[in-house]
Amino acid sequence: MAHLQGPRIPFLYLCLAPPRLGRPLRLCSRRHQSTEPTPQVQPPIGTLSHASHLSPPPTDYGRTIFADKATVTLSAGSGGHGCVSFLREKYIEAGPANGGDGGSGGSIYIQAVRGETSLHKLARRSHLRAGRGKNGQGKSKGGTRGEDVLVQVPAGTVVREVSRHDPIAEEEETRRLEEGSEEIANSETRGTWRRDKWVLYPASMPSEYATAEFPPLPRPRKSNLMMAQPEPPIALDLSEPMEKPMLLAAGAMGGLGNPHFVTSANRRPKFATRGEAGMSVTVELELKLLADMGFVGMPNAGKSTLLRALSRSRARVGDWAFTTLQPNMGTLVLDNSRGRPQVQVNRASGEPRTQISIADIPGLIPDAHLDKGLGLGFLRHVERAQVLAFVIDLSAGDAVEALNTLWKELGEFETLRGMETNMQTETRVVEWKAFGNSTSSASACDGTLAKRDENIIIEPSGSKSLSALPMAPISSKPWFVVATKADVEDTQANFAKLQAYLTALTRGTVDHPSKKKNSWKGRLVAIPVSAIRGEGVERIPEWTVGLLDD
Ligand SMILES: Nc1nc2c(ncn2[C@@H]2O[C@H](COP(=O)(O)OP(=O)(O)OP(=O)(O)O)[C@@H](O)[C@H]2O)c(=O)[nH]1
Ligand SMILES: [Mg+2]
Repeated sequence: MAHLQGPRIPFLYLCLAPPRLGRPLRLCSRRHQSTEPTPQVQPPIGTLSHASHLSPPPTDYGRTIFADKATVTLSAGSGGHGCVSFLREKYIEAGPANGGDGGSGGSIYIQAVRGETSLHKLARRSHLRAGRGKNGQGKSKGGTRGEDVLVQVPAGTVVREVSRHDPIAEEEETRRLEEGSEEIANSETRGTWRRDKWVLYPASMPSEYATAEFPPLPRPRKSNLMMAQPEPPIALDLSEPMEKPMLLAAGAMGGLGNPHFVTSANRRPKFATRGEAGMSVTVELELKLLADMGFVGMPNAGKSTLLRALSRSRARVGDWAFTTLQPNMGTLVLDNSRGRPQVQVNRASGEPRTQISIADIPGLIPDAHLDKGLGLGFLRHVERAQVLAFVIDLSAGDAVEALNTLWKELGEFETLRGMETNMQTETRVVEWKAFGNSTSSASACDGTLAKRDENIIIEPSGSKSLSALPMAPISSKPWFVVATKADVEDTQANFAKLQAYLTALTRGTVDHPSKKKNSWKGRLVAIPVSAIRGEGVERIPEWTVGLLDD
């Protein structure tokens, strides 16, 4: 915001602007207020010192990669195998077993942090794997643990489970189903060896295993960490930054070394168990909160220029429609810890607010709710901003009409969203009737099978699409208008009309443009700015913060 500190030019519409914005918060006095009369001459746009930042050539921009949704499979690490080893020392011909246990696999943690604004880092990785535990070694050396994975997401992310594969839960379920049948249980666990469960001594001959007696296969081991896992199916709303990471999937336990199988009959067991396989869970991450403030406006209204004026964003600016094709995120720093903050406010949690995140959303055109222009995708982003700033170009025709067109689209989109949510609730479950009365032996561990012998509710886990997230209706969000391009000549009458309209709306003498009953009822203002000159924009932070903390 360096450009705001130079000699300030009194703003154009002083006669029209209300004396105070009735602001609900204290604005800190500026440190270096000059007592010198400020020069009244406005330099032409091209010669302003910050012109390069606010009026850049279309080729000068930084590309922001943005994603508000990601589906990732998170795989906890498998355990390392137990070791088959015996003590070897001088004069000890056949030493006792001393194979170490395998190390447990790495776990997957999640943490919501402030500062991240997008899920693009996760969106381009479909699979995240924690490290596998190392195998045990001789001399009773246990294997080391696998490496953990920490997934950092922006505060305001919703995590929902799509499907899961938990080998331990599946095995326990199989055992439970087979408990009644002694015969099967015996044949499974005693007298034979399951190649996938045991590690064998490399120096022994295959013929030895044909005759060897194996102990019952130990039950799958669960790590203590598993107790801290969220109950399936995972559904988390990480709306606040978290101090500590939260466990999503615990790593599996390592296998047992051969000393665990020493008995009076078999003093030198030549087998150990393999590590458990790690679980994997597929989750969908979605940003519920995109930004504190979102810019809503027609194409070419000057939204990206306004974002540049308020933050250090390098959003692309061009004199044509749809310059912006993906939301640009910017951060307006209220307190850079180098002096008095620009606006002194505390969040509801008591923590001081040091910044506001801003989303410059691509332009909306009439019938955007029917997916015209860049349509529905961007209306979705509007839903995710806490406060809406309608950016209206004063030089592009009637401002009141433009505001009404934008609100009409938002209103129609809200109606459509309501209908969509109802339809999704109806079609979420498919009923399937089992043939005859035959007892199915299929396992019920993947959550797809609800009841046996009756109507079975099937949710195909692979193709399950999650319902849309419930969002606050757009019309209930606090909003205000930023009337931009006020430097253009003969725009004062347009601004005066807009302001009169907003006053009438606040008083309730005209209908709300969204035509919704539950629309936000607060004081409506229009802030005239010239984003390209960086003038008038300093009133936006205080007003936004007032609305955010209301
Ligand atoms: N005179 C004047 N021109 C402006 C102002 N703000 C933006 N412009 C110009 O308006 C044009 C469009 O600006 P953008 O910031 O790209 O507009 P946008 O709303 O982001 O456009 P889309 O991304 O296409 O939706 C550019 O040529 C800007 O230089 C302003 O305050 N005054
Ligand atoms: Mg733009």
